[in-house]
Amino acid sequence: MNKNNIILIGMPGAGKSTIGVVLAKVLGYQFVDTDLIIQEEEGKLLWQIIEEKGVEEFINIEDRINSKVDVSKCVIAPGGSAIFGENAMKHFQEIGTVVYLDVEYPILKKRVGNFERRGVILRHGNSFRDIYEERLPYYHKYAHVKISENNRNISQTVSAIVDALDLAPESR
Ligand SMILES: Nc1ncnc2c1ncn2[C@@H]1O[C@H](COP(=O)(O)OP(=O)(O)OP(=O)(O)O)[C@@H](O)[C@H]1O
Ligand SMILES: O=C(O)C1=C[C@@H](O)[C@@H](O)[C@H](O)C1
Ligand SMILES: [Mg+2]
Repeated sequence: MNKNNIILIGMPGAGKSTIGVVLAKVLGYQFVDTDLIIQEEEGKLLWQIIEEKGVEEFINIEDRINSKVDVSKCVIAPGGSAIFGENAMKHFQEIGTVVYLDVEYPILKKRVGNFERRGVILRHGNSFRDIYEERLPYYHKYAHVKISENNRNISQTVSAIVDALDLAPESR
């Protein structure tokens, strides 16, 4: 089993996709955004799948697709809701280092804007604040490494991940 992947987890808007592709380029890795695999396999956009099938079925689909990701030397950016998939998170922990991108709530809220149209899964009419609080314990539970993004721009966050994982060119 390959353990050389990097899996970024965190809230919607934390920057998993944005940071992920830059990190992959810096490391010479491949990059996979599993939201795009879900859309391709289902033949629909994320928000359409959520609207048509509902939150619980979306979580099942996401869990199934994430559990099948079979790559090496790859930065993987799953959706923010991936942490609700127990099989997928176990798989991610087995194939690499799981990195939590920690961003404080006010910054996230500003970045995400209208989260209803972003396709964020909402249970029981929850607010964005509710989902932040609900998810935090999961991000902490599954992360091997936690990186605070506060006061860091994209390239500083990428450098912080490279340093934390000891992935600088001379140590590879
Ligand atoms: N320091 C920063 N690091 C990362 N992203 C930033 C930063 N500052 C601003 N942004 C912006 O925040 C947004 C992050 O969105 P992105 O789609 O990468 O999040 P995500 O974690 O992949 O969300 P999702 O769970 O919905 O897939 C982008 O618009 C990005 O340009
Ligand atoms: O955090 C979420 O609830 C989601 C984030 C997106 O990346 C998608 O995975 C999906 O739209 C759900
Ligand atoms: Mg993303």
